[in-house]
Amino acid sequence: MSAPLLSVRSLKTCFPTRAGLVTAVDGVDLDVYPGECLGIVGESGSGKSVTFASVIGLVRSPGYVAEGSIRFGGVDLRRLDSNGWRRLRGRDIAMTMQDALTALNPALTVAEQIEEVLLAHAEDLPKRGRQAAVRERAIEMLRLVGIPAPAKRIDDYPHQFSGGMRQRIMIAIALSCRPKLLIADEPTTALDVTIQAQVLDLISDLRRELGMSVVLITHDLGVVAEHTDRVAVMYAGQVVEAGPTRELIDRPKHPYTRGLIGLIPRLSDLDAPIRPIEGQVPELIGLGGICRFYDRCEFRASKCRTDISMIDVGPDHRARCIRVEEILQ
Ligand SMILES: Nc1ncnc2c1ncn2[C@@H]1O[C@H](COP(=O)(O)OP(=O)(O)OP(=O)(O)O)[C@@H](O)[C@H]1O
Repeated sequence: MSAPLLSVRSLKTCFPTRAGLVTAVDGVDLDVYPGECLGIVGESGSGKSVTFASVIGLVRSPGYVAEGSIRFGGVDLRRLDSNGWRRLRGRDIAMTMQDALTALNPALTVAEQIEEVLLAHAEDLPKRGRQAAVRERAIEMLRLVGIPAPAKRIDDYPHQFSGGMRQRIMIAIALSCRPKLLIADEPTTALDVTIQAQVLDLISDLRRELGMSVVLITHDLGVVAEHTDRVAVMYAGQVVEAGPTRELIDRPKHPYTRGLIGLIPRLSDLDAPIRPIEGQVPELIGLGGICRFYDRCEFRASKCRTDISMIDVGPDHRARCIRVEEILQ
């Protein structure tokens, strides 16, 4: 395998709160390779968004990255100053947010929003005729993401588009500088099922066309199964299982992943009841000394009352469970 484009090691991100120090991300290791799609899956509150806010230097204050290394194309992102971030964000790494309506600026037209990104990284465009070239490229981006009549619609405001179209516009903005890595945070949660499939197919097509890497953050393992090459399952601020998507779905090792897979509706058996995993993600304060899934795990045993590390469970496949061998028998 080639060298990873993004490499995260031992990442720890905290938020001081009145109730105590919340460790939202605790010892996360991740690699994203050139051209691949990595899925990040887990319930709400498992730390998916905070992990990638940490990667792109956008953890909301008073939150902070406490430990770990984040390397992108050989650059140590934790050492970047604000100029470095400005150059990197948008041009090399772009992120789309969960809710397109709040992420887009309601007071600016779509043209103004795409052009703003293009102009911020316009070194490769000639000074003469730059404005026209930027507009041309903005229209081309809207066409690429499937907005009908882009030359006409580009001067409309976000609220004049449907939810699915707004997601496409956000993707167009994110991709307008041809980033090497697109981080798509729940790109389809607010959309109905048909539009969901269209937006996900669009991201997959553009990944192939532009040769970029994609991180697809979702709570839906069905989406992961269909659109990713590898997957990391997160639980309570940690990665609990990671591996090639097919292998992980066919042979899930961690009890949490097995529970999540039980939540994918089987196409052949749509009437079968979905059995949710009982219990809730623990509060992320003062955890340690016990497996984080302990309270919800049907396989818990006294030896699980300790900090658990990731162990090798198959080819390129790791899980954070010391009972794997016994459970699978
Ligand atoms: N500003 C904050 N202050 C305190 N705690 C926070 C803050 N932001 C996030 N957290 C903590 O981090 C945890 C993880 O949040 P995160 O948004 O990364 O989860 P997620 O897996 O992306 O969930 P979702 O699918 O709902 O977006 C939250 O449950 C919360 O405990």
